[in-house]
Amino acid sequence: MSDVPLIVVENLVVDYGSGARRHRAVDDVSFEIAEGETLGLLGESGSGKSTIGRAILGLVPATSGRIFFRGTELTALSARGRRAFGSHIRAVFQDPNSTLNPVRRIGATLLEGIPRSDAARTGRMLSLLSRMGLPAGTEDNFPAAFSGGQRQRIAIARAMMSQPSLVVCDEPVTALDVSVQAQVLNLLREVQSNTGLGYLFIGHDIEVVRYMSERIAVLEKGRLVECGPADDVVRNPSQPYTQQLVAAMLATAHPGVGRAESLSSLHGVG
Ligand SMILES: Nc1ncnc2c1ncn2[C@@H]1O[C@H](COP(=O)(O)OP(=O)(O)OP(=O)(O)O)[C@@H](O)[C@H]1O
Repeated sequence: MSDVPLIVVENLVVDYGSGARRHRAVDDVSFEIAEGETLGLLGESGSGKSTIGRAILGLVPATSGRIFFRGTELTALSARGRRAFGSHIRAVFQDPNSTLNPVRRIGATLLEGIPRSDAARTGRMLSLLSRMGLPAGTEDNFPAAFSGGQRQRIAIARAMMSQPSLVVCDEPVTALDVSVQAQVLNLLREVQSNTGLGYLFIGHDIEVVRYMSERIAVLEKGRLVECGPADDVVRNPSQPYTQQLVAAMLATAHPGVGRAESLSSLHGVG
């Protein structure tokens, strides 16, 4: 395996607005993600997690700092040059409806942007839908025919269609019933073990982020205050802010017995 990291984020700063209305959402953040690794991003609401994900996806510009994908500086590319990397870096967002067009059949949505010259695309689509546990014929239906959990699995299949190397998962199970959260998380893990892709896994639920991540980075008001192996960050946080955050998150981490039980039974989290 190459020594070049999959993603390097170097001194990233992202401001929204300008002049007196300027607001610094991400302040001098640096981290790396290795090939096949999952880095979890934890932090309170408004700490800048989604903005980091959006900067990696090229959806918001970096005010300063650099982002590299396998050694290529994405932040130095034109919009056109950047688009060429779009198939390598994909996203799964909290709300699958943001990526599924309600008046488009699932099959057409999944094939969108995949070149016709890719002879395997239809086979890949059918195999992904089946791997996501969706019924035969899903591709001929519209999003309204499916439950929230099924729609999120379709959104994951869509993200995987271009065989990306990195997927930014921004709160991918937050909107789902606790009973289907573990199923969706396990599908994400299964795809990773089959393909070797890396994840930036954004979340505010500490159990979910720990379940998914090898390392966890903690953000406080746009600044990265701690980054280390997931169990160390959760069990022995070295920074006072992380200690407080983890204690507060653990105190509210069991919203539903079903989800907590299913996560721990699947992975031995305890
Ligand atoms: N489009 C925008 N314009 C202006 N400010 C924004 C915009 N998007 C986010 N912000 C602000 O930037 C800061 C970081 O927001 P961001 O959504 O990245 O945080 P987050 O940690 O992902 O929060 P949450 O967990 O609530 O999604 C917040 O103060 C937010 O209000």
